[in-house]
Amino acid sequence: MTMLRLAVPNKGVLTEAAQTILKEAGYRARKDSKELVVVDPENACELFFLRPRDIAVYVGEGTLDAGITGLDMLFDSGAPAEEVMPLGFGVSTFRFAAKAGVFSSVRDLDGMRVATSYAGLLGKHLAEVGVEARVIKLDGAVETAIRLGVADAVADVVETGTTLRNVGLDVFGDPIAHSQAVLIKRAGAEETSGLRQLVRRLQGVIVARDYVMIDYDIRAERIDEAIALTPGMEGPTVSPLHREGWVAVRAMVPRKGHQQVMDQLGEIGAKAVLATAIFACRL
Ligand SMILES: Nc1ncnc2c1ncn2[C@@H]1O[C@H](COP(=O)(O)OP(=O)(O)OP(=O)(O)O)[C@@H](O)[C@H]1O
Ligand SMILES: O=P(O)(O)OC[C@H]1O[C@H](OP(=O)(O)OP(=O)(O)O)[C@H](O)[C@@H]1O
Ligand SMILES: [Mg+2]
Repeated sequence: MTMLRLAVPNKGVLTEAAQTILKEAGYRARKDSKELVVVDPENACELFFLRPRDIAVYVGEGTLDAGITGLDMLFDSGAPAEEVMPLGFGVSTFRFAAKAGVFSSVRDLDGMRVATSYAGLLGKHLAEVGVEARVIKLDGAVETAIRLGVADAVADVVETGTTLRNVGLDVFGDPIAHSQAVLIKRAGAEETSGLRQLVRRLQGVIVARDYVMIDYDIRAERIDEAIALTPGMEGPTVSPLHREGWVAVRAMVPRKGHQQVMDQLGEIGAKAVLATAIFACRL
């Protein structure tokens, strides 16, 4: 198998979650935050630790096969790279904000100055909606640009909204984009066997995170009601119990709401109801 060359964020909010998901998928982790390249011969993979903003550029140039970055950064870069799969972390929206009550929609921004560290993404959006505003490109902490008189509005990543609240700004208008961490590859490039293996393993980790395994014992005559509550994937495993008239059932259940399912199983007479975490899974 040829080496898979993979770009991983070395700084910022995606770093830890990217490291964790790769580790759970069986790839080698870096020993300290100063390590820039990790060779993982068992998995025929080389991990390159780069700034999330640069990752789409490397992947778009074809010097690296794949990478983990934010969807907003992929669009912002304009690099010829595309999403392979979403990864479920780094979830955020990209929004306009200003002092409360000053603007109510993007249309109000004609002739105004808008500060952002995502000039590509903002520029494309303004062009799409036909609004002529001046884009002030900053490296970060753009929320402060209004107070310092550099901009009338900002366009930035919003997750909890705490950063905006702290500087007394409010979001306005529709979200410009929704983002999360994604695995990317060069646009149109064929998926190598190494990349397909990575995708299968990451999907396995994501499913494992979203489900729990439920086991319980139940009287055989209530099995139809039980199966309706825990249908599993292909169907639950039903095995005989060493007790006349009883069966043991095992099924994957979505983690969200599994406590309610356990309550309902109790109501139809299930005993010894167990929920256990799943580490990895191939559907
Ligand atoms: N508070 C947040 N919650 C969720 N996702 C976020 C948050 N801040 C940024 N992101 C997402 O994480 C990705 C990387 O952003 P990050 O802020 O880590 O990079 P950066 O701004 O270049 O680095 P730094 O902030 O270290 O200068 C982006 O795609 C962005 O959407
Ligand atoms: O809505 P919140 O939960 O407050 O999160 C959003 C903030 O998080 C990011 O900041 P980061 O720490 O990456 O700093 P930066 O602006 O310098 O990139 C982003 O740029 C926002 O400022
Ligand atoms: Mg940031």
